[in-house]
Amino acid sequence: MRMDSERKVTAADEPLIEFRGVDKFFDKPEEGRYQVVGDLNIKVRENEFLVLFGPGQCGKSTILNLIAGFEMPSSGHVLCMGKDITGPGPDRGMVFQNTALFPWLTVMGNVEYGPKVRGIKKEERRQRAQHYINLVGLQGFENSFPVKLSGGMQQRVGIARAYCNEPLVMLLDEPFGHLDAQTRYLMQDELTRIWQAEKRTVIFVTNNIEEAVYLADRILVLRNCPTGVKAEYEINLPRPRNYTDPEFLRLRREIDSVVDHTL
Ligand SMILES: Nc1ncnc2c1ncn2[C@@H]1O[C@H](COP(=O)(O)OP(=O)(O)OP(=O)(O)O)[C@@H](O)[C@H]1O
Repeated sequence: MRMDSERKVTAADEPLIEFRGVDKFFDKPEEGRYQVVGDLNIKVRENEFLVLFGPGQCGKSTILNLIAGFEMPSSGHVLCMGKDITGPGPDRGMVFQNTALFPWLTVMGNVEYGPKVRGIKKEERRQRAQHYINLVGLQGFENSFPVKLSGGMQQRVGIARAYCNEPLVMLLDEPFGHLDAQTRYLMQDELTRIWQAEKRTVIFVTNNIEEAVYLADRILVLRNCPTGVKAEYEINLPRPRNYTDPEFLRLRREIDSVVDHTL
């Protein structure tokens, strides 16, 4: 079982995930062929916390879906450790806004689901699932069903479930978008704590600028459809971060000034 706090699977300058000249078109009934991603080039470093920030409908989820292997590029390459991504796999874990938990399974059942379908023996997968349930702070709720849990607790289950597959990269698609403001702040702190305790490569999508600056090692500001990288910011503020810190506010203003606010 691999539960080391910081793994390294790539060579020093090798990106874990790379987009090389990626275009993505969809066919829409009324608009016909429609370009969502245009000549996208991104390199994601192993164990970094990368935030994709951009206006609504700019193509953020499409980028995650290309990494997850739910969508294929129309042209160009999406690579994981130098190899083309050809479909979904347990090396890429997804956490959704609507949690997408299995309502008929308990917390333990949800978290151990991935290792179970991959045939990992009960004792080992239980031990692994318990580790991640503890990591996200849900010990004592192993036998609860999702419907009995608050929104924030359901997101903790989603994070533990993704971690339990021990993926190379965690893809989080506006995971806190449905939470009330207070729970959202709490979950931002919790995600930072979890990520610091067990470093993973995280690609986190949000359209909330404060959330982006609060969480990220690096922010890619995306432009409107067809999307591409408009600007890039390394966020070197120490953690835990403070929303009212002058440098935080300066970065927030600066990033806001480059965002496409119109569709
Ligand atoms: N499978 C699909 N078929 C056709 N069009 C699609 C498909 N997936 C996404 N789109 C379109 O691509 C565009 C970008 O959608 P996407 O969900 O990637 O944006 P987003 O930035 O994640 O949006 P939001 O911030 O609202 O979640 C939208 O116009 C959407 O309707």
